[in-house]
Order: sequence, then C-alpha cells, then structure tokens
Amino acid sequence: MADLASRITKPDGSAADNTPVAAASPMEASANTAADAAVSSEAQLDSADAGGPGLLEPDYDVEVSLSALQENEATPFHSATTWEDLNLKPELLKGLQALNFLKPSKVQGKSLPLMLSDPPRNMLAQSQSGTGKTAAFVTAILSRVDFSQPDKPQALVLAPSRELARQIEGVIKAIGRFVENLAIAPAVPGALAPGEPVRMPVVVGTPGRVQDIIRRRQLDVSNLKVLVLDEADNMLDQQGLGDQCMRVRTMLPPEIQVLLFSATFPEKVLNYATKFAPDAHSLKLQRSELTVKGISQMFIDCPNNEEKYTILCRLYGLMTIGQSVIFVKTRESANIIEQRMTADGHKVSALHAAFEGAQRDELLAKFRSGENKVLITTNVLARGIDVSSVSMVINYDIPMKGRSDDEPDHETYLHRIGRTGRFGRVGVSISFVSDKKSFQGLNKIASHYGIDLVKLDTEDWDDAEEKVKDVIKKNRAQASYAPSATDSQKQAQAASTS
Ligand SMILES: Nc1ncnc2c1ncn2[C@@H]1O[C@H](COP(=O)(O)OP(=O)(O)OP(=O)(O)O)[C@@H](O)[C@H]1O
Repeated sequence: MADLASRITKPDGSAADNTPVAAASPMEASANTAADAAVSSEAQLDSADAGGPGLLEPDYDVEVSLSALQENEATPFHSATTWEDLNLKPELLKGLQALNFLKPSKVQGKSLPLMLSDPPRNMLAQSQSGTGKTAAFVTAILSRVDFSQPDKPQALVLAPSRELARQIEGVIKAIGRFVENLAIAPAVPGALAPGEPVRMPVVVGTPGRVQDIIRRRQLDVSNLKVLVLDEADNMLDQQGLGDQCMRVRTMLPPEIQVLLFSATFPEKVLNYATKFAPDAHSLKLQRSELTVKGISQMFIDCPNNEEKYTILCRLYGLMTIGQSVIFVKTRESANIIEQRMTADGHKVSALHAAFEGAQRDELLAKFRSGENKVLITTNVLARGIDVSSVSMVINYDIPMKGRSDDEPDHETYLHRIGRTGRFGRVGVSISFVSDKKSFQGLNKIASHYGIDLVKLDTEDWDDAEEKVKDVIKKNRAQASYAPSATDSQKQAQAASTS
C-alpha cells in the first residue's frame, strides 16, 4: 500500500513529512466498498431514515442484499439476536417490522438486553456512524416508559443540535407508531408553548432548552426514569455542552438510568463519562474499528484557497448524482460559498446555527425530501443527521480544534464523513487540503485511525470523476431500489418539520 505522504508534496514544495498516511489504491478502495455495498431493497425501505425518501430513478443494476450484510459476522450490522429474542412489547415489534428493520444490528442486539435488564443499569454504547444507535436507545426508552401514565414525563433524550433532537423525535414516532398514548415533547427553541406544563411521557431536546424548562418548572422531572445522551462525548465535553448537561443531570432524580451513545468516545471524555454514568455496562470499539468501510475516503490537494472554490464547483455535477453535504469552518464561509455558487448557477443551500429555528427546520426538510441536493453547513450538522441518499461529503475545511485551531479534530472528521454510508450504504468523502496546516491536519487524522485515503488528481479530471462516480452510482442504485417512504417515515419526516 503506497504511502500518501510520499505521493503529495507540501504546499511549500517540500517533501511531505513522514507522518504515516496510507493511501489505498482505487482498486482496494472499491473492493472495500463493493463488499459493503450489499444492501437489500427491502431493508432500504428506507430503514426509516426519518429523513425522507431516497432517489427513485432505477438507473443501475446492482445486487442489493442487506440480509447478506447482516449475516456477515464481521460487519456492525450483524447480530446473533433477533428482535423476537429481546422480549419487546408486541407494539414495538410491530413498529420495527413496519420500518422493515428485519434484524437488529450489532449495537442493537448487544445493547438492548443490557439496557432492559432489571434492576436498570447505566450504559455506555459506542458503535460506528449509521449503524442504528438511535433505534437502540429509542427501543429501550419505549420499553421502559409506562404509557398508562401518559401525563408523566418519564424519559428524557438530549442531543447536541435542534436538528438531531427533531430527528430523534421522528424515530420515536416511527418505532412507537403502534404504542398507545405515545406523545413527545420537543424541547427545542420555539417548539413548546411558553409556560405550558409538559405533560408528555417522552421529552427530546437540546440541553440549554431542557435546562430552561426545568428551571421554569415547566417540566416536572420527578418521574423521569431514563436519560439518554446522544452524541454523548460531544455532550459531556467540557469545551462544549458538558456544563449544561451536568447542570441538567443535577436536577434529575439521582437514580435515573443513564444511557450514553456515540460513535466516538475519546479518552479525555471517557473518564468524565464514567462519572456521569457510574457503573455502566460498556460497549466499546477499538480505534481501528471506527471507520465505516462503505465510505471511500478521498482527498484533493488544492493549490490554494481560491482553487478550492473552483474545484468545489467542478465537483457540483458529482454532488448532485445523489445528495451532498459540504462542511466548512464558519457560518460566514457557508454564506459566502452559498452566494457564490448560486451566482455561478448552482443550486445549493446553506444551513447553520445563525438561522432562526423554523428556517432551520424548513431547510433540513427540503434537503431530506431531495428538493435541495447540496447543503453547505458547519459542524452543527456534523453529528447524527441521517439522510440515506447522501452519497458525498466534502470537507471543504479540515476540522480543527484547540485554542488556535491548530489540532485536527479526529472525532468531528469521523462524524462528518459518517453523514454518508448509512447502514451499509456506500459513499464518498472528499477532503480538501490547501496549505501546510490542512495537509498536516488530514495526515494526522489518517494516521490516528490508520485509514486509507485516495488522492484525486485534478490534472486528470476524467479519472478523478470516474473514481467518485464508481462509488456514488452504487449508493444511488441502492436508493433506487427502495420502495417509497412508508407512512411512518412520512410521519417521522413530518415530526421533524412540524
Ligand atoms: N435494524 C435495522 N435494520 C435496517 N435499518 C436500520 C436498522 N436500524 C437502523 N436502521 C437505519 O439505519 C440508519 C442509520 O441509523 P442511525 O441514524 O440510528 O445511526 P447512528 O448509529 O445513530 O448514526 P450516527 O452515529 O451518525 O448518529 C437509519 O436510516 C435507520 O433507519
């Protein structure tokens, strides 16, 4: 396997440093993706991505078999357990069946018996992006809540963004569609009537808003028995939402069952997580297991910042074969790129936290429905968002962190690229490097995970396009075999836009 560092030179013209970044040959990359491409038409039902229908033009003829993938023990989609083995309430089995979730994935099969055992015990569960963590904790909370007492808030789910909270709400509605008295309070800005007591058994929201409604005594927490933190490492990060989540935690009953889910649990947060959720059952992954095999990770060495924009526009045709998300560092650059691309005749939209809530909901709804195919965004959408027809993710800016933004943000990289390649699908991520800092950042990310990155040569654009198209077509073909959205999906979608 060639060394990427030996294949690109630093922008200053010197040889690349010796940080090991392996580059797979395109053949290796496509062998991976082909193996993981196997996704069945039924399961693509679209496995309730609470995120709208896939593309419907049946252009390509590929063999699709999620069952084959789920039978393969080596994949995160395999579980020795069946839904029936899990002793779920019949209405939940029916809900999962209606979504055509034929078998549990690994994280579902392993975490559910632990989360549902009595007496309840805390849980920390890690699994790759797009492997069904949401359905795992949603099934757990719907099993724990006593729906004969529908006025009492009993389960609280916290997520880092408004969009993710609304998406989770959609998944709860979809899996719980046969549950009598199911009602969900969306605790995100602008969604709850001010001052009105929350009398719903399940509450899903962002930590700031939840803290607010508890303080205002709008939410009675005395009957809460399950607390879920989705994207838990992000939620507990002291640089981020950690303080808010801690404050919420101190307001809740001490004996509440705490469930922490994420694709990443960096060491630094892990210590803190074990305090937040003491004595927890734990499902952890090795660092080398974290990347999703179905995502072909590529990069482009851009001569300078301006060329990044030119190359981005050149990729537009590929971006719109399926759907794409472009990640940039700041809201300002999202706006600028949106305006420039629009002026240059491309149809794109920007979404970030400076937009007002209702507008954010509407923008994401348009993306989920496929009306908008290219979304330019910041890290606000890096985590959790599930739109199965996303076949390309572009890291226009390499994710960085640290006081002066000088350290690569490994976790955000993984979450960003995980917006494609959902539940056994395939996808492409293309990261732009344009200077020493971005080059070294990507280099470090690659060596951190031991991943292979394929260089796209812009000197030979036809070849570069072929490499990308090869992968994207497979994603599209899978989506094209998907039956149209079920009622529950439509319901879910409606929830996220209401
Ligand atoms: N057992 C299943 N069978 C088929 N599809 C499933 C199953 N479980 C979940 N899915 C589908 O897989 C997709 C990804 O699920 P989900 O969003 O829960 O992933 P995740 O692990 O939470 O990802 P992330 O780390 O990005 O948040 C969704 O569209 C979901 O409907």
